[in-house]
Amino acid sequence: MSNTLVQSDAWKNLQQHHTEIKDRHLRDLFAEDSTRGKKFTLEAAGLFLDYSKNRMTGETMKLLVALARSATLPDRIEAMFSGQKINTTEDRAVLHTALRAPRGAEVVFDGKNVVPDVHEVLDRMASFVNRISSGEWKGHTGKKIRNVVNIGIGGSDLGPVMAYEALRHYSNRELTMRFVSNVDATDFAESTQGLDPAETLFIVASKTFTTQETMTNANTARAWLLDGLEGDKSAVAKHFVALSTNAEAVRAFGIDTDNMFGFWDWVGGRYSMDSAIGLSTMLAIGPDGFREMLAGFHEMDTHYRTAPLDQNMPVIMGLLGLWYSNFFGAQTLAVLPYDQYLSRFPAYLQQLTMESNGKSVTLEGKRVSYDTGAVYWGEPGTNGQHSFYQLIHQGTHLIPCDFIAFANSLNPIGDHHDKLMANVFAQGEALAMGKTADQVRAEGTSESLVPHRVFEGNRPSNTLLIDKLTPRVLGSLVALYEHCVFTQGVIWNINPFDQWGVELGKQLAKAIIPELQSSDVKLSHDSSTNALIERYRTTKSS
Ligand SMILES: O=P(O)(O)OC[C@H]1O[C@H](O)[C@H](O)[C@@H](O)[C@@H]1O
Repeated sequence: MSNTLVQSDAWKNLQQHHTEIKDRHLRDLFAEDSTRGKKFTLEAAGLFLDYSKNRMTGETMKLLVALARSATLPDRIEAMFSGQKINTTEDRAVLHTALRAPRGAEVVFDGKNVVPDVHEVLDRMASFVNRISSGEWKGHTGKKIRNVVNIGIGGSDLGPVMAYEALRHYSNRELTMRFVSNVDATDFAESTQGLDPAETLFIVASKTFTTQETMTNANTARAWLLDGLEGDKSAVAKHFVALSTNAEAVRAFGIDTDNMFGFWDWVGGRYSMDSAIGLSTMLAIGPDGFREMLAGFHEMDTHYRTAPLDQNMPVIMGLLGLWYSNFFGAQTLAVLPYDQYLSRFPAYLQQLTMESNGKSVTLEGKRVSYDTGAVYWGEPGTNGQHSFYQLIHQGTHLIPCDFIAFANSLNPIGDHHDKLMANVFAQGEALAMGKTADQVRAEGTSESLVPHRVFEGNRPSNTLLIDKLTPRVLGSLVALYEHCVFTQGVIWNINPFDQWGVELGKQLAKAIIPELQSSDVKLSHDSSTNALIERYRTTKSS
């Protein structure tokens, strides 16, 4: 068991401080300091953060920053940016920040500047995108490509889908974009419904090019294409491209490596939407839009690397998240974007945060004696308000919230946006301030209903208030959360860059497939699993 963190002075100071602050109400903290709403704010890389509605004071922030310092966060940040092999369990560097380094920058890994390679791939992607959108690249029968289907899962799906949805306003509406991820054939069947194979391009996105779901869907796509094009195998070259680090497997699948866009093992799957994995994003918003997005990422990277810890947005948000997880016992964090375009942002963040910080051993392999990554979840506002906000306002769990809102709508129609924004401001206020029994009584509520209508308040939130959703802002926003995750991972002394926890299920599924396909195979699982498999065998129709 590793107790190093909880035995540190910085941690003990926070524990002591927590006993002093835990019963203080945000109502009082705001009443005591009229400048609070301006004091605890920060601007970086096009984002404005108001973190004043958190259960903390200036002293809390000092102690949290001291904790970050005692975990040598600045050194760890530098180790990441400079390409040290900080992903120790996989013996890899972690250089997603190099993917958005400007042309001409230098990021040396293994004695080689990787930035020219990054830009070489970006340039090839741009030229491919231009050929598709101009119609120069034609399908096998000479038709223009009008449909793009991205086949990938996890990091090879969630980032591309999220970015496509987020940047739809800027996208080429002549291209129909679909995304297939699930091994459930329904996903493939519904996503290709109504598409003409002669006008369809499949992007097979897989870092490893071995993932069961993606390879199954890619094979089905190939069969679907050939079926629609009279079985002519030479059609594959015009209708399939691959995004991968594994050239050999791409070739073995039958995709010419000329039609492959590569990246490197120093890019984790959940950190790859700005690599070649972003080809669908680039097809949608064009090469200039994609470069703008990369510039936003880079601006946040620079902020994270250079700003003092107490003025550093990802550090502040990471520390506040940790404050609730480790000192208030909060188990989840809700991400609530007040923008329909960000509808998939919470799902994207789930992989980023939970696959990264869902660990229970330290870098040295010892069981941690404290909680690590929180459960991230959320839905776009205002939909969530009519669903689960009840629990956030009046339930027994403390759920810190991140509100994400934009001052300008990309679809300014009537007074929709003022109404949307009124709601996000109202929610933050209601959560923090609540409504006392006296206030409820003053409204003439009968005494028996008073307890039901009281809002305790003192429920914390951050508000990111941003000018307008653009490709650049999306880049900054994603980088903000990436670095927030890293900040927490460093303090918890875990490895945010491996994902061994997904392996066991994969391994067992592989062994079960033949057991489902032949009743002759003897079952040797636990009695529940055996019985379920037997029932499946007898119930399935073929
Ligand atoms: O891109 P791929 O190699 O196909 O991997 C897709 C996904 O599957 C794995 O199981 C990992 O848990 C994810 O981190 C990864 O993003």
